[in-house]
Amino acid sequence: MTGTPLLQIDDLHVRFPIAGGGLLGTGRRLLHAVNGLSLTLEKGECLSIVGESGCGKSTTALTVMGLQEPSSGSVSFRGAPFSGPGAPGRMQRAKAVQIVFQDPYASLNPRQTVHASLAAPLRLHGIRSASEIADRVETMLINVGLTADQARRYPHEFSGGQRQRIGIARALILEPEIVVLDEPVSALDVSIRAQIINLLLDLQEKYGLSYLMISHDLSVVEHMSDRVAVMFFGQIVEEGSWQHIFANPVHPYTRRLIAEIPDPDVAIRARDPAAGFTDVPLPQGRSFAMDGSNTPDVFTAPTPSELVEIDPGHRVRLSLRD
Ligand SMILES: Nc1ncnc2c1ncn2[C@@H]1O[C@H](COP(=O)(O)OP(=O)(O)OP(=O)(O)O)[C@@H](O)[C@H]1O
Repeated sequence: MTGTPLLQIDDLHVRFPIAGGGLLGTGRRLLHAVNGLSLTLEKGECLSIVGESGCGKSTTALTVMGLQEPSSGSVSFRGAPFSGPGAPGRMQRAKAVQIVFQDPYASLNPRQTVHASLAAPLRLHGIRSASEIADRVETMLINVGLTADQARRYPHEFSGGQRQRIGIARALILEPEIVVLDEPVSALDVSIRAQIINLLLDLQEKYGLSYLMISHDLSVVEHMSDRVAVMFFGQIVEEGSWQHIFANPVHPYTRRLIAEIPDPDVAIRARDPAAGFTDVPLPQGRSFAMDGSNTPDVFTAPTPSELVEIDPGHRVRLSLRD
């Protein structure tokens, strides 16, 4: 890919101070939630970050949203850094990037009608005309498969799938270029997940959206993504087109994730002995040490290693722990 990417994450580090580790609990330790992550997102594509709970996906998403300050590294939109001198303000950023949360009920104000939820960001961005606001809210509701008269209702009057449609409408009302999808269907009944996935795909095409999806559900990722980045303890260990990742996973951790997908076709490919599948133990909880010592109170940086391009666009971190 040539030219400036729409979104560029460059050598991002996010560290959190955690409770003391000394005998009296007084020592200061840092948890490296994101540890040197670099990624690009191009116009119109869906890039999924996959990995298990605690690997740093949400922290990455929050940093992209500007809700978490990086310890170092940068996030740039069309080549302009999102933080530092001359960075776009919160309002400009909101036009560039929006987020759809996992749990639509938790992310909607139960005391606000759908109209009020969708109108608030428009007003914040200077749209004063009540008729323009009503038109835009109505159009957006119809675009997400709801009806105009549902604008008067409250979140509790909707099903889970409908609430997620409202969450999507709210994310799109300012016409952002990038939408972060934070586990967009995992809180929904299995029976309606496909509807929401199809809606997201339709909207992506209609508005030329770029999606940065974070998910641990590889079957959803396989349906939606152009590219996939596999995250393990704050780092990308493998990155490539979905075909690369699903048909030819190379890093043992990627193979392990894919082998666990319930879809037998995908799992069989990853488990094919001819492909040299190695059984890598999964980390035990969040206190797993990245230096391999696996003592609960050690949080050290992994052994330096590099992402090596093994095929065009297919990069693999050759060694994380040895
Ligand atoms: N504000 C915080 N303070 C301290 N530690 C944090 C904070 N936010 C996240 N962490 C820790 O950083 C690590 C990465 O968390 P993060 O939520 O980004 O992972 P995740 O892959 O999104 O997991 P999940 O899918 O469970 O949300 C975890 O060990 C988590 O406990």
